[in-house]
Amino acid sequence: MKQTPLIKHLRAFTLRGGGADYHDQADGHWIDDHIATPMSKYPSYRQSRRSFGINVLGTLVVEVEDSAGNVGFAVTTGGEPAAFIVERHLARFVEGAKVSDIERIWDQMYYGTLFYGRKGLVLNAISGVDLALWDLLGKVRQEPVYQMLGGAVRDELQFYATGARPDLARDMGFIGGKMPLHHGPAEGEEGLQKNLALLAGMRERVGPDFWLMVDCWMSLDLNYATRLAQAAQEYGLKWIEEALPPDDYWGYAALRRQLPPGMLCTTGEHEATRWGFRMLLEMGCCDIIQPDVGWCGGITELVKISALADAHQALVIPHGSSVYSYHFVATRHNSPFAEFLMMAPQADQVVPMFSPQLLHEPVPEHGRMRVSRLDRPGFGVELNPACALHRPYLHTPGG
Ligand SMILES: C[C@H](O)[C@H](O)CC(=O)C(=O)O
Ligand SMILES: [Mg+2]
Repeated sequence: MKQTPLIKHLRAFTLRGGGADYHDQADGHWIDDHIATPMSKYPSYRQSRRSFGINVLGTLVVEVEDSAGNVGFAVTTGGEPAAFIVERHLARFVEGAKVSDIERIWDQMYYGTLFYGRKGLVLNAISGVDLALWDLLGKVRQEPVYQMLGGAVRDELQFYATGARPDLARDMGFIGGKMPLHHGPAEGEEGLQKNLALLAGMRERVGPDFWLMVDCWMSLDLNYATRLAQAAQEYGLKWIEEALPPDDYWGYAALRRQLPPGMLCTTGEHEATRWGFRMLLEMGCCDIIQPDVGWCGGITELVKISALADAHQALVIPHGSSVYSYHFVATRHNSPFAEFLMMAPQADQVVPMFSPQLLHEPVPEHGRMRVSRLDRPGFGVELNPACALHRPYLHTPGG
């Protein structure tokens, strides 16, 4: 049997300007235009999410190199603090291991950081390393990640679009459109009526049959979310997303019970690991879970989360995350469609989700993508050499 190479180096870099940290955009982008957040109760943080620091981290780039000179990489959110965790802590579990030792490395990264980790930034860093390892293994074996996960269960992926213009998304061939909620509870009855008017106007523009969803980005309380959902039933809202803060499992369970018939409750993009998703699933918090593969623990963990969801009859529709999601979605019956985040500033054209950081990043055409577009080793993308990488922390290999 051919010998599996050993991992020689793990490196962590940071990058600014869009890409994996897709909130790190310039002025005038729809994604930063008065979107409701848990910080909207403070008037000075209401207009722009960048004002409270949504883009403070930037992108983390993780690179792994093996003894034969193969290099795998991945991008996620996490920037400089995640780079510190990767270089100064996680590297010890990776360097010297076999390229195929992904399960053991994951276990050591998770349990080795348990005293300060479990969720959030540490899981972003672990996810970045995990994705880079799958990319490296794919390059060593000359196989796409979706093949290493067991192969595709469908020939084509279909997408809904997230952005300010579901009406344009419909014209571009997407199966649905998810728009951001603009006004939170602190904007009172007037804000609620404005939210409903925006949904009514968009339903008018997209027609009766197109899926229309709203993303609340953790901004509501149970009472407001229930009132919004009940009033929005008239506009055929398919789902209400991330209505409450992620720790309010009890609120999600109550909200789901109070939703109008047929409307789905979705959440999970800020949840992590099989244990976090177990809470959502066992407490009956939602119909669809939306793990972000760059934040929930990587592909290794997403496969476990997905099996758990399957046993609870819940769909897994990963949050954003471009190719890292596509390779997973292709392989699972309980992931029948995928999200595409519209990163054009006016959400009026399809541009690669992690642009400008990746080369060869496939995008949907007419809301669809042949799985054969993923037929390149690993995740099938390369780092754009035009992006200026910064390596803030070095470690001694093996140290
Ligand atoms: C639009 C949302 O506020 C957020 O920026 C993206 C998101 O939550 C999603 O794509 O889902
Ligand atoms: Mg969301």
